[in-house]
Amino acid sequence: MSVLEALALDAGYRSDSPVVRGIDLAVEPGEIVALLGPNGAGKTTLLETFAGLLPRLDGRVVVDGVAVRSGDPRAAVRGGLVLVPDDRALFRGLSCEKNLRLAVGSARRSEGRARLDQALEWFPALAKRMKVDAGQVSGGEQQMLAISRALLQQPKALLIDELSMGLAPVIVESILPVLRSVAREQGTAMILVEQHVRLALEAADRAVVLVHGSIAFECSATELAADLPRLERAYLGESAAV
Ligand SMILES: Nc1ncnc2c1ncn2[C@@H]1O[C@H](COP(=O)(O)OP(=O)(O)OP(=O)(O)O)[C@@H](O)[C@H]1O
Repeated sequence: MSVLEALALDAGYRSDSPVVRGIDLAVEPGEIVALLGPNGAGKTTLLETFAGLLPRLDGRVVVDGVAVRSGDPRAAVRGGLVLVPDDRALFRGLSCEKNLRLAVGSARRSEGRARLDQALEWFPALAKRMKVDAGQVSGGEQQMLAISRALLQQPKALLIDELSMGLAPVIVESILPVLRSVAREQGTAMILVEQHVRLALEAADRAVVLVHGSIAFECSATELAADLPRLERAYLGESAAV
């Protein structure tokens, strides 16, 4: 059974003119999908609709066999769907440690400690930053914190918008293997929206290309990585850092 499914999904900001139309997409356990496409194609709109931040205009979203209520972000999280938005949504003014603790929620103290340790195993660079305000750490550390917060919620499906925005490729390359191993070990389904197509395809199993709000093209990440110029010419225009 797919972890995350969209069925005939229309999304956007006005019911008379959807930004995204007729999306049918299924992400399997442990699968990473790179969602690619030019600026304005509707990638963020689609992720925000999955996460309930935008009400659906039509269609269904199903997580682990259970339909997710439209426009209800708490229901989406309860259902196991967690979004890391492009602004990373950290609690600035609180330490990195407090940010992580809030993600662990009401877990018992010993279990909470173990889960915090897990975050530091994923991202050892955070260890010396735990007492520092989340707003004061580097962009890479903020992204590590945001992803740790999301993973500590033990999502069934994880959506990450603009993973590499503002980050050096070397930082992104330290984050992607963590996502790969969590997907493999925990069966988490993931969708990555990523401008750096090459990096995205290294981490992903499958690529889905969104153009003008519809899925234009879909294939294995390896197949697409072998033919990037075609992808660039056909779909991405000049904005993508292929
Ligand atoms: N709050 C909003 N209200 C109305 N229209 C919006 C809003 N946010 C985005 N749009 C429009 O929806 C369309 C899709 O935007 P979206 O941000 O989803 O694309 P994207 O593929 O994520 O692009 P980018 O790579 O630039 O982030 C664009 O035409 C955009 O102008």
